[in-house]
Amino acid sequence: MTPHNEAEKGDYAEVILLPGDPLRAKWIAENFLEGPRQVNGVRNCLGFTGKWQGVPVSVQATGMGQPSTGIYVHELLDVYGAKTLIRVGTCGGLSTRVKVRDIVLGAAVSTDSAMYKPTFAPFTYAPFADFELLRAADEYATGQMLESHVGGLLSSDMFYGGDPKKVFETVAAHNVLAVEMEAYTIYTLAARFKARALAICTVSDCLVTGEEITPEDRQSTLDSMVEMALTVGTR
Ligand SMILES: O=P(O)(O)O[C@H]1O[C@H](CO)[C@@H](O)[C@H]1O
Ligand SMILES: O=c1cc[nH]c(=O)[nH]1
Repeated sequence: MTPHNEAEKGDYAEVILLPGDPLRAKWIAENFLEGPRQVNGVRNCLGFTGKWQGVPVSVQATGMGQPSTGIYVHELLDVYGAKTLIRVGTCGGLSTRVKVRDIVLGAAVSTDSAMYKPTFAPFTYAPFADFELLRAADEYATGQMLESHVGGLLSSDMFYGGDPKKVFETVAAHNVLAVEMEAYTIYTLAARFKARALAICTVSDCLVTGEEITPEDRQSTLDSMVEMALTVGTR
């Protein structure tokens, strides 16, 4: 047990999917896992463990943003023995070549957060995805004919922060394809604990064109992302 997690040691699988939204964690557990059981309900930041194609898999919500994510992910790695972490999130597209419903595989992550600045000072740390997971996800996307892009993500602390076209202009001009709020911390902590991590994010809205995903599309597109995460995480 931890201050934020009521699970006992052994309650989590080594492979853990990480959505921000607790209800997405529940939806994944109920719709994709065999025999899911809830292992965490503290603060309603839900966690579940079950099996996917016979392999134990957990799903744990992180909440929104890096401070919240840092708490759950640190404890999963330090206390519960997580070895493979796959974020299954939504993101905002920063490039016209990234359309809503597409998937972005975060090869590396930039941030505006100061959370890890003291840790790495005087350097700026550039966290990156586990290469085997990234390659497997890219191959899976090709095999399934999914619209998917490998590139940079931005983990921003700011959801509301002015005109996105202006705010994100410079990072977008440096191959950052999409903005979300958690991947930087997940990759950094995975590196610290010698675990594997990948962020798979579905583009829910395009910050350049203003296009947004429809509720009908949301379901089928999130399905593809979750199946990709389960396939690459368990092989
Ligand atoms: O869909 P999730 O995984 O929550 O991810 C995105 O959505 C939230 C913002 O609406 C942030 O957590 C952001 O990273
Ligand atoms: O625009 C968006 C969409 C999803 N998540 C974000 O952080 N920003």
